[in-house]
Amino acid sequence: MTVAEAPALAVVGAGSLARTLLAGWRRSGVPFPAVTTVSLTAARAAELRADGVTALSVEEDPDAAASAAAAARVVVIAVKPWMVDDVLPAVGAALQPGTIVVSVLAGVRLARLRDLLGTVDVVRVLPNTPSHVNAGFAGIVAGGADASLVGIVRELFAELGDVMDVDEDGLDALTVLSGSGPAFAFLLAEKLAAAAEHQGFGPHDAERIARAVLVGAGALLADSRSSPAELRRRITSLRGVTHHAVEVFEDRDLGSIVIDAADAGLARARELASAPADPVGTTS
Ligand SMILES: NC(=O)C1=CN([C@@H]2O[C@H](COP(=O)(O)OP(=O)(O)OC[C@H]3O[C@@H](n4cnc5c(N)ncnc54)[C@H](O)[C@@H]3O)[C@@H](O)[C@H]2O)C=CC1
Ligand SMILES: O=C(O)[C@@H]1CCC=N1
Repeated sequence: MTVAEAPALAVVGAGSLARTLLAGWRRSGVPFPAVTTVSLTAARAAELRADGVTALSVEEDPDAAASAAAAARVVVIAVKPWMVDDVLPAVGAALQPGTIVVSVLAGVRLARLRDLLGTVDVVRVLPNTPSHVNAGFAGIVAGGADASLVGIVRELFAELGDVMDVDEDGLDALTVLSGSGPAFAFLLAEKLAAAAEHQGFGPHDAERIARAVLVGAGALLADSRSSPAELRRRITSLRGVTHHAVEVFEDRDLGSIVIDAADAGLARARELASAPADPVGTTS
């Protein structure tokens, strides 16, 4: 993306995902003319300033989100899904013509976003945390937003990894498949490390083994044209070690476990769409 094309950026809700996106864009050198973040607390804003962005906080300025939105051409909303009623109307009222809003919120549908913002120039994007190292995957729902503005958003997320156009049902599915998916891989790494400890390695070496396996398998998958099944077959000697180990996964039907997990995530994404409530009262 050239200097001329890069838009002034505002990110409202400077939590885990927002920081991931900013890190990925910084790594790929997107030359934003300005980046403004809005966090809830002054402490978080101070941390972000150390990263060289203009960091506002609601604690220091209750109108921070509106000020940031008014000065940007792309406004990324990255608060929790159940905060939209509090955050979006003020952002919408401040938008200038030619600005596009990007919601990365799980579940919350375009119709609701348009109502709260008062604009059709809003798209939904569902990124994931490997975007931090430009190895991300994002689904995008363009809806009825201006095509050239959508093009800018698509390019921005292409800087962070692969981008797939989907409809809203597809985006709900991607929320768990590619959004939560890295957590499944990290869970496997945790379990592999636990198995290594069980077999006698200390915690440090156990994590070293698990990390090397996941990173190595990912790198091989990235580099190879072979399917995951073929790459697995090449490790699985006839009546050998891998065969015996994989049989345990098959006997316990790992496939059904993963499908059940994906279905549970999808159900939660749909729940967030219809009744976005915070189930445990956490609004960090
Ligand atoms: N973490 C992930 O991997 C992914 C998250 N998402 C979506 O991204 C959104 C953010 O998720 P996380 O970053 O994980 O959550 P988070 O809790 O780390 O970040 C949300 C941030 O919003 C801030 N906030 C709350 N009210 C605010 C307000 N009025 N003004 C400004 N900031 C405010 C909070 O202080 C918090 O730092 C969620 O809607 C989630 O569905 C989507 C894809 C992946
Ligand atoms: O757990 C969540 O709700 C968000 C959406 C996908 C990944 N993190």
